[in-house]
Amino acid sequence: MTGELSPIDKAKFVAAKKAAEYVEDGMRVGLGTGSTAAWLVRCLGEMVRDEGLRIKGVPTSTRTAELAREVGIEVISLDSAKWLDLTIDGADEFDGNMNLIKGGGGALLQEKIVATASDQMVVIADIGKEVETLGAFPLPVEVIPFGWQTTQALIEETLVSMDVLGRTSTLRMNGQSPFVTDEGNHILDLHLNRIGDARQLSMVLNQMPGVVENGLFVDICDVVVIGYGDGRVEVRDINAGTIEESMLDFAEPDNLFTDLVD
Ligand SMILES: O=C(CO)[C@H](O)[C@H](O)COP(=O)(O)O
Repeated sequence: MTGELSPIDKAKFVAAKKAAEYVEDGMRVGLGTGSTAAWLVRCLGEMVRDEGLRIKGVPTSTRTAELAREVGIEVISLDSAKWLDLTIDGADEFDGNMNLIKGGGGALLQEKIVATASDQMVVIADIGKEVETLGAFPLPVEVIPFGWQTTQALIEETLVSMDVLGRTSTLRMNGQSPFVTDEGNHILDLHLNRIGDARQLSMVLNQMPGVVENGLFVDICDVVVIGYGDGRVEVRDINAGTIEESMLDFAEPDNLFTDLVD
């Protein structure tokens, strides 16, 4: 990459760089998906290359697996890792309780399985992802292709009965065809505007036949590392109850695999 990073990329990069400090030698680390998580993978690749860091990475998508291998991280399956020390991933939204909407990149199923199988989940995000109430970002729901329209109708009826605001849903597309997840499923994006009770909605959605998983991450995230376009980072730790702010000494990541596409 040549030239300055845009403020948004800078925010993502500093969040990722700060979160990389959580990774210690010998750890088994869940590697998230998306543009912010890609910065993390590049930062870890740099640590492997330049500092001799030895980690085993469990990617949450085929995209992340490819990038991790390209930057020199040893990739293993979740089943061979069994349990992870840490997962670091991005988010589409996070609220004051560190509940999340994820799945904008379509990887929510593996992301939730991997994060739940970790001692700690650290979310990395630019400040634009913070919301007072979840729901402005359409909630991704992974559904089985068989009878997906019936599942969609069931979801919409249920939302009406729950009096959830905004009751439309759309099938995520990839050009002219439905988007297909790594597990061969489709994604319905629920346009809700505002999610009052994320825990309840998550449980109700997951009880429906045809629904595989939804993008609400409730009580899974432990730490949020928030990046700002000027290089500041804020670390919120829900268990320690602390908020720390620091200015990351931002160095243009010119040797950080930025030629590799996430
Ligand atoms: O949940 C995700 C992928 O399924 C991503 O973490 C989320 O969409 C954020 O992506 P980005 O860092 O590109 O904004």
